[in-house]
Amino acid sequence: MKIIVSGGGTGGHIYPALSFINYLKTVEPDVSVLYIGTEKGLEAKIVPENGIDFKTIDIQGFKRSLSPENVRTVYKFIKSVSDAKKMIKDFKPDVVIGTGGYVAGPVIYAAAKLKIPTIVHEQNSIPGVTNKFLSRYATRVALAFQEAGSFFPSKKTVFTGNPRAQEVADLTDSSNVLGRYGLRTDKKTIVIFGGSRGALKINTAVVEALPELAKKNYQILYASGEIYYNDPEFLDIFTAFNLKENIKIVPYINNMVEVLNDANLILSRAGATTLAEITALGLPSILVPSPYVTADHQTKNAEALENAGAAIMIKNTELTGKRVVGAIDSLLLDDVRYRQMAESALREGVPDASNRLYRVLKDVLNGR
Ligand SMILES: CC(=O)N[C@H]1[C@@H](OP(=O)(O)OP(=O)(O)OC[C@H]2O[C@@H](n3ccc(=O)[nH]c3=O)[C@H](O)[C@@H]2O)O[C@H](CO)[C@@H](O)[C@@H]1O
Repeated sequence: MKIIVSGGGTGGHIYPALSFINYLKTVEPDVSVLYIGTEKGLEAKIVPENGIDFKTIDIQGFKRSLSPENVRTVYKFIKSVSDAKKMIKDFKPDVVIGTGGYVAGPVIYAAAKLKIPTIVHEQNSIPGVTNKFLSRYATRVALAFQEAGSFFPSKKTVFTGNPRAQEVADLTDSSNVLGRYGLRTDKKTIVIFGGSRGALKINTAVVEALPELAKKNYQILYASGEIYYNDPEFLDIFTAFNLKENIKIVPYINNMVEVLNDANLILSRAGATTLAEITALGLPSILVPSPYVTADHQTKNAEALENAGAAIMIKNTELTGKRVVGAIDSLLLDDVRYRQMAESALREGVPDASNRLYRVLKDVLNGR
């Protein structure tokens, strides 16, 4: 089997693609994969690191306001459709899968025009512009939230969940990952991060909370995001607190699948892929939705978990160091509440998402 995968910009679009590729390699050992991304997206780093063939096209997102940049974007779209067509004709895939982010636009569009079956995977409860546009051309639209179905042609949608959920749920050995970070295995661990790129508001609040957190009987693994780690506002503070026994601060957590398997609680943004991971594991969470995303979709993502009793949501504007410490304590010091939240989280998870997406792929290949 030969497949082309395209998706990117942020980790939330890339990791589901990688998880599905890893899964495919186990069920279709002779599969060959080409990944198409952009040079600027996080995929240019992550995909080659995972040993997957990687090619780029040059494309940018449309500005929502009337802007002369959009003329350039139209030109780039036309050029990148033509580049993607060449790559597709050379590689001859059986199917092309898009996991969102604007890079997937020209690739799926080009494949559809060449009459190659296509699947679009939508991670969010409110779809991004690219996937909405592509749903007219795609053979199937795979959903991670049922709610997203209303934005797409109903005959094309199928609920699969997010493949990253299955990857974290299927892990059997986390290889003492906390020990490798210099943390202990016999203490409760809170993992803190602000999505795949970090979040200034979370960093500011956590920095305010660090003096209190350093006194606690639990431990913290905290990823600030690559762009914030060396910021003069933070670096000295991070260096000083890294000397504390129960605190470890890094720019980015590369082995999140293992880390989540050994975590007790998460504090993070409410990106869809993160939520798929923590629900697959039944991990309670404190969610601070980013207000800077299309149609405020992270708030909808977080509300879905909060309403299910699976998470505590804190509004971005209300996040302070005190709230961080208070929310962590309220869960870790109350066993009954913690267990109930863990059970509720697990009920929301889709730990067989890759199996489901694979069935969709087979159907599409068989013309069903
Ligand atoms: C600002 C923005 O546009 N955010 C969107 C983006 O988020 P973004 O890429 O930040 O968010 P997600 O939460 O969906 O995914 C983050 C991924 O990065 C991983 N991770 C994170 C930090 C780290 O140190 N190491 C690491 O591996 C997480 O485990 C997860 O797999 O795509 C998501 C779609 O899927 C959307 O729901 C988000 O709204």
